[in-house]
Amino acid sequence: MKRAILVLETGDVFEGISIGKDGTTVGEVVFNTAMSGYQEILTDPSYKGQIVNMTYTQIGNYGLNDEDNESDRPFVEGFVVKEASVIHSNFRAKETLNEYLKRHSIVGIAEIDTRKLTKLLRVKGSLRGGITTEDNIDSLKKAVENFEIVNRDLVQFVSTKEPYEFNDGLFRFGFENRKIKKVLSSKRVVVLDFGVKRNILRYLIEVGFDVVVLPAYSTYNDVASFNPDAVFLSNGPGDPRGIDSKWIEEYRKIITNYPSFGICFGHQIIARAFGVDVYKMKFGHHGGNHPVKEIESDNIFVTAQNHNYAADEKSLLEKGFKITYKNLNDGSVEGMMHKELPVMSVQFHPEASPGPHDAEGIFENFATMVKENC
Ligand SMILES: NC(=O)CC[C@H](N)C(=O)O
Repeated sequence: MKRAILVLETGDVFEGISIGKDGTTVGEVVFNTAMSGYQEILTDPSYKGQIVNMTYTQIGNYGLNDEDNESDRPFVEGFVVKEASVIHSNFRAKETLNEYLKRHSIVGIAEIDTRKLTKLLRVKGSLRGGITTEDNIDSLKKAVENFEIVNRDLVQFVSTKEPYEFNDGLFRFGFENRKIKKVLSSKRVVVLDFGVKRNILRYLIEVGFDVVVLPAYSTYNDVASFNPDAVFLSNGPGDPRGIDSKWIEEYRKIITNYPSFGICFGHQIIARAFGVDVYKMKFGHHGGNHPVKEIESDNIFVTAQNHNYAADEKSLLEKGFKITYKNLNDGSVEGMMHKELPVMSVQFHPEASPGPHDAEGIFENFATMVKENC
């Protein structure tokens, strides 16, 4: 077993064993509390730039398969677990966690006190950090110091280069009776791909959209040339404040001309497009157990989440939005809707993957909003 170390910008050092590729990696260290769904987490493009520390103590016990990918490959910058299961048992499994990480050149560390690391991140907030299998701890510390995620545009590394159509519905194994309402037919949604997760696209198909995915850096004219009935702004990595204001201006034009829906990064981009302040949270929300209240109905949804930034409540009220969802743990804004325009967004992930399906009806809400507005 090869030794690996994790170093934080605070100087804290954790010694464990290497999983995945030998070598060095740096990123922003965040913790995720989901008890399953590590494959969806690894392949969520929103994790570009981040090293993910899983709080659940055994990861890898059902292996990795061909169906549960949220994108073409893992995007995490590094992976931290307590125990990386050496065996797996699942009829769909194709490989072990270690084999998968190696095949995709992801550097990881196991057998560290992930609980201690999580407590540290809760007290100090998300921290920059690095993992290495080399002996040179000083050069790792330097690399960690030089790493920056704030105000950086990471979308450029994950967005599609070319437009494409998406046609798959939800994967229904175990959910054969699941009913998603097909609200629409023959309506086209253009997706601005900031790092989109596939399950979002699958839900858009289920509620009746034809789905066309465009690169993040698309102008109003690019979008208009596809003649859409609606626009969707996807999840994505990094700091939404890092996106150049010339693009924000284009998005503003797009959003004010088409019924629009944003999830997570997309929600933050809608906020920015209307001049709403976006701020960095202390350690964010990453997991599958975040309670959110729907203001209108008083219903509570347990939701999947993965974000470090949030829209400012006071600012969004001033810019013509109302709050539609709130986080019950910390009171942060979890969703908003424009008071005059058909523009809605949520900070959490109604598509789950991984996580509970409580909020999947929000895709139907979007489709209904589109139906009423075109
Ligand atoms: N999942 C996402 O879209 C994340 C959005 C943004 N990168 C954040 O961390 O807040």
